[in-house]
Amino acid sequence: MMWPEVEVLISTTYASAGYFEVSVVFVFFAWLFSERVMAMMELMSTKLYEACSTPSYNGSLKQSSSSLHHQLTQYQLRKREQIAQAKSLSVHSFESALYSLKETPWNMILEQEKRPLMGLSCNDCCPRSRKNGGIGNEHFPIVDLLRVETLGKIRRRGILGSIFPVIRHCSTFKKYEYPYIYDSVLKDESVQQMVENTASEEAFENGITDPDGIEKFVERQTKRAAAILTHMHSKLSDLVLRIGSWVFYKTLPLLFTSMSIPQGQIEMLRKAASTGLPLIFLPLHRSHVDYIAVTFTLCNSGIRAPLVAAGENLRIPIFGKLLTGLGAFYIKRRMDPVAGKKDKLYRAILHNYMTQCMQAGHYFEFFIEGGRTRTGKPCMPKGGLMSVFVDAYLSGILEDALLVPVSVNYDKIVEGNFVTELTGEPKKPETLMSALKGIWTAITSHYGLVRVDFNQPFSLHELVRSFQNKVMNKSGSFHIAPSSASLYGTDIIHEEQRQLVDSITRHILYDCMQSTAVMSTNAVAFLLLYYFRNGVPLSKLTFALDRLRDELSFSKKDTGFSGDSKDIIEHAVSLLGPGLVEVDKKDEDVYYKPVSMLPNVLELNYYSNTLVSHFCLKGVVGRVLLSLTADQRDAKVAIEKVVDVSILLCEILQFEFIFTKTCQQLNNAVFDAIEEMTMHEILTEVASHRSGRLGYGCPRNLEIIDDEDEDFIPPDTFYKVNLEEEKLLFYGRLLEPLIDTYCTVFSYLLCMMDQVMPEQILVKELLATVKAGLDNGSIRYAESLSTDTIKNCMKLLEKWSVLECHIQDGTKVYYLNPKYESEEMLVTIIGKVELFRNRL
Ligand SMILES: CCCCCCCCCCCCCCCC(=O)SCCNC(=O)CCNC(=O)[C@H](O)C(C)(C)COP(=O)(O)OP(=O)(O)OC[C@H]1O[C@@H](n2cnc3c(N)ncnc32)[C@H](O)[C@@H]1OP(=O)(O)O
Repeated sequence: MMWPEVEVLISTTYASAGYFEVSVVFVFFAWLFSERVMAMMELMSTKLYEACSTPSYNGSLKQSSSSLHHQLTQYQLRKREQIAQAKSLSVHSFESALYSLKETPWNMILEQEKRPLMGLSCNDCCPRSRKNGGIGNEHFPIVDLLRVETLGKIRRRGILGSIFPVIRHCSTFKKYEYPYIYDSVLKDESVQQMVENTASEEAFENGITDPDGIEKFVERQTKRAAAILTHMHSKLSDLVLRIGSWVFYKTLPLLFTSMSIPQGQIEMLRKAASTGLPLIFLPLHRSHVDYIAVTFTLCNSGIRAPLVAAGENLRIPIFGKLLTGLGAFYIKRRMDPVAGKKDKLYRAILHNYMTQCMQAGHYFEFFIEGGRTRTGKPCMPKGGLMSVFVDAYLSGILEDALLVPVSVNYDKIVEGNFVTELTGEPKKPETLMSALKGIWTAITSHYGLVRVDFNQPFSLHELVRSFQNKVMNKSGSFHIAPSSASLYGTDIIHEEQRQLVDSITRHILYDCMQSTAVMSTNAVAFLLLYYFRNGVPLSKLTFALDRLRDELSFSKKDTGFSGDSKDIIEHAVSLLGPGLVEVDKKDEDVYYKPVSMLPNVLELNYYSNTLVSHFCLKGVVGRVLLSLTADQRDAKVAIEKVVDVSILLCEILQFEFIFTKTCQQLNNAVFDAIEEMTMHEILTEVASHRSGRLGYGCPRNLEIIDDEDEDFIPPDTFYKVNLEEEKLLFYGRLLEPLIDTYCTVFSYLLCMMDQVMPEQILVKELLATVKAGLDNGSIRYAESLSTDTIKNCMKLLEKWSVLECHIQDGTKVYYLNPKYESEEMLVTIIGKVELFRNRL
């Protein structure tokens, strides 16, 4: 039973990798085995001893084997107890260090508390998907993917099945064929056509026009096409997936206490898979564990594993090959290496490869943010890969597909932190050594809980139709010429199609963000940074966490933890560590204080940003209320003005947050936030006046058109702002670090007059200016120092056409738009953001 599996394992691994690679993999497996083997040997000797010394021994192998698994577990428990003892005696052997990782005094996942089903499809855009893809119940238990038993499918057939339940489990995965796509892409007419076109262009550039001369270029481009596809294509294999799953069953528990998912989501996925439509998984990208969690969940749930778009930087020795077997297909992170020159052949091959894989029935997964978030806030989506699916749908190649927003959240990310990149250091490229070092650090550290959330799958067809109808209702027409030509091969993409793809990706990103479960570290970091920056006793923090949990549950945001808030805080603080949270014992109470200096605070801010994104719209309204009442005594505001100024601030922060789903109007969302503030008594209605506008114009949906009375001016509704309300100060504080950075970048424009600055130098200068602001106290929060925020602000200035840029000698250079080359113009622009800067 066992040996055929091992033989197949050896032969396939040898077939797909070199000897050195195989040796490394098997040494690794041997190490994983060692715990089981030791346990078995000890048990066998104990059994033998018992057998010899017990008169009732009847030699029944069946009986002894049935209790073998139970005793193995007992053995491991005993061993853990010994290790815990060793730990308390401060014995720091490697073994104890390794096992202590798995220890956790607070086993949250065992609570099996039922949770509401989150992440249902959008009621406005995809009501049919929401109805048809539903599964009836509204509450489901959480299951731990790392415990085979909880998946309820484990069959312990036979002795070896009992001893090796995980192997048994992995061998019973549902079997899928994963078609291998390669030759058909190179033979495809559109690719061949592109080879010829590129060859002709190249020949033309070299001044060659005779057919014989061109033939040489065709040959070269044909070779290049084959090389591109060889590097790109995936070798997804059912067997490698099973082996991979087994390896991850063994390794993930070394890193994480649990990897939980609401059971209802698995059922929704199974239902979606049974429709026969391709599933496209679109996760938020926080960590390298994301794609492992997605494929691992799918394999364990009997669902086809997807092809995953991986950046070419991951094609490193050994791991690169293993990843292709697990589903990776490699793409360039930048389509066009030479700025301004489209690599049409590459684009055509990528487009064609993906389309053929779709037609062959493959599922897909890709990270629309294009890379891992460095700040903890989702990054703005990229449209390239999504456009391939939209194109396939619009041109009739793909009848429909089901889009699945996914989010994986962690108590602690295995990458540690991204502070070096945030403070201006370039990203280090992945290498074999860095990967091995990373794995070693990971398996010898502890990262708490992981929570996986798959949203309800929804139909691409329904979403596209819904967006098209909305555009048609607005403008009276919607025209997208279905293109049979490759999107990546054509020069011009319809603006409508671009907008359609943007709307889809932004909606998905918003959905992912909404369904991201809040982890203990997110909640604690958030409370410490925004409520208790100067420190707080445990009792008070516990109370604040209770209130935050109530608020989250009221706004239908799930948490990745349950249980007593005091335990949750202790768990989170121990994971964040003394580098991020100082713990002090005073007067029989424990005090926690966030480490608010650089660079530590950037890491703490990373964890808190999950909640900053959740509260961003209230943060905007809070900030606006404080700004509008800054010089007032009576603290009275016209609600229409609050809405308009809030929309202005949302526009300024458009590269920081996605404030609403694409199908929702921003002013309606702002109104909702205002309404909630009235519930919290931050705002109290005082009067309605007929008055002139306050200079900001009336938001569209507030306009009351009265045909009878042309001079009708809708009344302004005035509210009193309760400036003493603690919650208002808290909301007002949320965006302060970002606004400070924006003010600094805006003010720096004055130094850019008559200057042309390479991007790198400009970012460096801006970082230094923020740092100087921190040193002289004009900037209060150290988390204002962030290359991400600086770059987002530059994007905004570029979008507003204040800054212009072009490529010069392969480098992006920035300069002021001549229209803004005057102090007067710049001061107006700076004033737009300074408006929000008043201190609390
Ligand atoms: C069993 C147990 C476990 C197993 C364990 C499994 C593990 C097995 C897998 C491992 C897997 C690792 C996975 C790692 C994770 C990453 O490596 S994440 C990084 C890689 N992935 C991505 O980046 C995906 C998202 N990115 C994109 O879609 C980007 O658009 C691309 C395709 C990378 C291109 O980016 P870019 O060069 O910056 O260009 P971009 O401006 O986006 O546009 C390029 C073209 O796309 C098109 N386009 C862009 N936007 C639009 C739009 N809105 N509308 C229409 N067309 C558009 C246009 O043609 C555009 O060209 P132009 O007309 O503008 O010249």
